[in-house]
Order: sequence, then structure tokens, then C-alpha cells
Amino acid sequence: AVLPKPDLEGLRGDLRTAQRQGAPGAAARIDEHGTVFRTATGIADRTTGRALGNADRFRIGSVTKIFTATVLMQLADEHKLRLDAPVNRYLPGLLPDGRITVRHVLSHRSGLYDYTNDMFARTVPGFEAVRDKVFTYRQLVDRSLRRPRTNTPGAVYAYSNTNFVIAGMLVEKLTGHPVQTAYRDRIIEPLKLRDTFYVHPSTRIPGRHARGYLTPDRAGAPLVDATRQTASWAQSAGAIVSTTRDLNTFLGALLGGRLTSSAQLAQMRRWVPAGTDQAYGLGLRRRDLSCGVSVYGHTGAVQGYYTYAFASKNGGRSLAAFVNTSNNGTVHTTMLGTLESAFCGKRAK
Ligand SMILES: C[C@@H](NC(=O)[C@@H](C)NC(=O)CCCC[C@H](NC(=O)C[NH3+])C(=O)[O-])C(=O)O
Repeated sequence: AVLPKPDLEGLRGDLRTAQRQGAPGAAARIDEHGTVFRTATGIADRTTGRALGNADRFRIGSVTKIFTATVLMQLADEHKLRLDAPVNRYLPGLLPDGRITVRHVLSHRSGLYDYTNDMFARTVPGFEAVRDKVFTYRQLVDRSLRRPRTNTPGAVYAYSNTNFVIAGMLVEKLTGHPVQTAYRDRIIEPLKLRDTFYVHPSTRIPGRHARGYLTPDRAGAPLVDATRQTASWAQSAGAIVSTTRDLNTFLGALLGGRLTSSAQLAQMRRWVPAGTDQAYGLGLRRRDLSCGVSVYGHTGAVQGYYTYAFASKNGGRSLAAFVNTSNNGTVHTTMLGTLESAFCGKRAK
């Protein structure tokens, strides 16, 4: 199906609205078969007032989950991994339930509790308690296992960061290297993603980057500069740093069939219902827009940054957008509107 032309004025308006609603800055980039559209508003640094732009690197949060899933799909292509095998076959004794499979983990159907629910129940204290902490994967999984399962394996979609911590453990066990090596050798280098990094446990974002500002739970409380953090609570579930251009390049390559076999890409697109107008495959979210177009990608939320990275079915048109704030539901709703502007075009007035 031919996509409606993007509503570029609408997209600019979405970013300005997000800024009015509390985001210090916002940026978006659309790539379509070589044509590029960029727009940005607001500031990257509240101390210097420097303008935010699409060249600014930022923390992409859960968009990391697509990178981690892509590596595992490549390992499946290399016959090093079977999606329907129990996780415990590759990580003996890790999980108390031998019925939990790799596919359950990658589709958020394992039933494993999301440890971040407790960790960030109080947003700023929770963040301050972990911002300089380095966790092992095992410590994060153990936090989850202290809570009861949320469902029997395979029953329903229930989003949990624990699943993609386990996915990171699988990558390390099956490749014999840290996830950083797998991201670099299998995705970042081949696609020449010059602004994409996995620097965990360093707290620094390398090079030119937007500072990220966490919105406290208490209305009117001042923003907290959350730029410096290990993101060790997230790791293979959310610790990659990138830019709008690199995210569009990555999504275009993945959905264009250039990173996995078509068989494995089809596995990533086996959908389970995941909320209103949403479905989840393997590390990949589908959102069904008002104009009947479905887009594929992931949102991200890490302290100080919201990310939106989605593309059309075969990656012909991709949108990457971010704001340098988080924990602000109004801004999040406004930024979801960038998908409508980018893929549905001018809204019926
Ligand atoms: C939702 C998003 N998930 C992610 O990106 C993962 C990495 N982030 C989370 O699970 C939220 C962590 C808390 C963020 C904090 N919020 C709080 O602390 C709320 N008490 C914040 O907003 O910065 C996704 O998959 O789309």
C-alpha cells in the first residue's frame, strides 16, 4: 500500500507541543528511500542553552530490545539457538520453570516479574539509588525471581525488562562474548552506525549528546539531570546510545531483510496482542495507526529520554524521534502523535 505523504508541519507541531508540555528539547528524522527530513526544537543542555539537534546522541532505552532480539535471530539462523527450546537448555538452572522458552522471553510471555516495578516505584529516589550502580545480569534476574510469576509460560503478553536481561545472557553464553561485541560486530559495524554505542558500565555518553532531564513524580518539582548513569539496571534491555539517523538506518536494514533471514524476520513478526492497537512479536512492537497503517519498531523510556523508533512494513519509511525528558505522560502521548504525522499524513481536519 502506498503510504500517505508525511505531515511535516504536523510533525514540527508535535515537537513544539512536547516542548510546551515540559520537554526541554525534541528532535525527529524521517528517512524514506534516501530522502531525509529532519526537525528539532528546544535545548540539549539547560545550563548552556545549547540547541538540541538530530546530531545529538541520546539513550534509546527499550529500542535496545530490537538490537538484542536481532542478534538472537542471527544466532537462530546460525543454528546456535532454537526459539522453542527452554531457556534452561542454554542457561542451565537459571529459571525455576523449565517450560519458559526463548520465544516466551522475546515475546514478553514468560511470566517473569519486571524488577523495575519495585526499583522505580518512586521515580527520583529509585533512580538516584541505582544511577551509579553496576549490576550483574544474575542480580537483576534474582530480583525478578523474588516475586511470583505473573502468568504461566506462553499464556499472555506481560511486558517485563527481565526478559531482555535474560536475552542478553543468552547472547553472551551463545557467542562467548559480551553483548557489546555482538552489537558491534553484527549490527553497528556492518551498518556503519557511527553514533551508536553500548558503553555499559560507563556513565558517560560519548561525544556530542543531549543531556536528559527526569521529570519528578511531584507536579512542579524541578527536573533532575539524569544524563550521568550506568544504565546497568537496563543493560541488554535498554542501555544503547544512538541517534535518530542510526536508528532509522538500523530499522530500515532489519525490516528490509538485511540483518536476518526472511524466515527469522517472519518469526519476529508473529504477533501477540499487547494493548490497544498494539501487538508484540519478538523484540518488535507493532502499532496500528488511525489511518489503517501499521508501523513496526519500539518505544523507549530511560531516565531523561523518551524514544520513538518505527518504520513501515518493509522499512521503506522510518521515523526516529526523541525528547530529553521522561516520566511525563502528557509528553509521551504527544510524541506518540509523531507516528500519525509521519505515517498517516495530514489528519482529517
Ligand atoms: C516503556 C519502554 N520501556 C523501556 O524503555 C525500559 C527500558 N524502561 C522501563 O521499563 C521504564 C523504567 C523507568 C523509567 C522512568 N519511570 C519511572 O521511574 C516511573 N516511576 C522514567 O520515565 O524515566 C518501552 O518498552 O516502550
